[in-house]
Amino acid sequence: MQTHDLTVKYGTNIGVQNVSLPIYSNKVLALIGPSGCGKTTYLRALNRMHDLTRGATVTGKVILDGKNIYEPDANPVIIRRRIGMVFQKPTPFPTMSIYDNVVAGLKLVGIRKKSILDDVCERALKQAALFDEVKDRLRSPGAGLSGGQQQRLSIARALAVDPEVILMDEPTSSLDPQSTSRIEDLIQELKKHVTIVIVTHNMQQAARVSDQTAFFYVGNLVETGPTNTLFTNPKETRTEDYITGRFG
Ligand SMILES: Nc1ncnc2c1ncn2[C@@H]1O[C@H](COP(=O)(O)OP(=O)(O)OP(=O)(O)O)[C@@H](O)[C@H]1O
Repeated sequence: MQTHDLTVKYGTNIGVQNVSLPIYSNKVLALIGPSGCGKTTYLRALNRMHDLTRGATVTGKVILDGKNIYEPDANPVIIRRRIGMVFQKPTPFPTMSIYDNVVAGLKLVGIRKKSILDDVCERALKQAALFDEVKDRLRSPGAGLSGGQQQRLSIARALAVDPEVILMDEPTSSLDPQSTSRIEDLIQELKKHVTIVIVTHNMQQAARVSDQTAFFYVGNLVETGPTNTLFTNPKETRTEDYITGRFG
């Protein structure tokens, strides 16, 4: 995946501008930077979530497998299956069972065969490292799980439709340290199968989980590179000032 000159505006206000960034397959890319710098705005542009934001306009390209996802003939529903999203707060449908939460995306596209849904549910829950904890209560409501389990359920739901990329917007910000650590371990496991882009406020987390890091500042991509290099030998003064805690 790759973005070229990606600009997102809210009315006349710029969210991010002219961001050209490679997103390598089966790697984790962390987006870091101070509050309001455009991390979430950039992330949401990667699967056309701004289509749903009033007043937002996107220009530039997001190339997935050689095709721009903003081409007029591209189908946003299919794009969001290929590029899934996990939000800051766990988002299970509260009255739905754990099972129905996982297979919701499949049912939406008309898959009803029980044997298929059963298989996908088990596979996705296993991939999200949740299966053993919930296998005896798949018919109980998703809302009955702990916060950390709910976030893994949200990840299982994203995985059920077999995406190529998963976008994660501060996926551990509402979780305790132990649940955070489980999600971080899970990210390492998941990148064998999917590409991950994660927004995080936590620089230690970026250093722990990501292969590549991109540093944003007031709507601009300042610097990107291998995480180790960016944290130990940044090219730009603003990057160095941010990662050493001088601002932000
Ligand atoms: N729906 C919206 N309408 C108008 N302006 C918005 C909207 N969403 C974001 N913005 C503006 O776009 C800019 C970038 O915001 P964004 O949320 O992407 O930053 P961020 O780096 O993710 O911040 P944070 O770390 O606080 O979540 C900010 O100036 C913000 O006020």
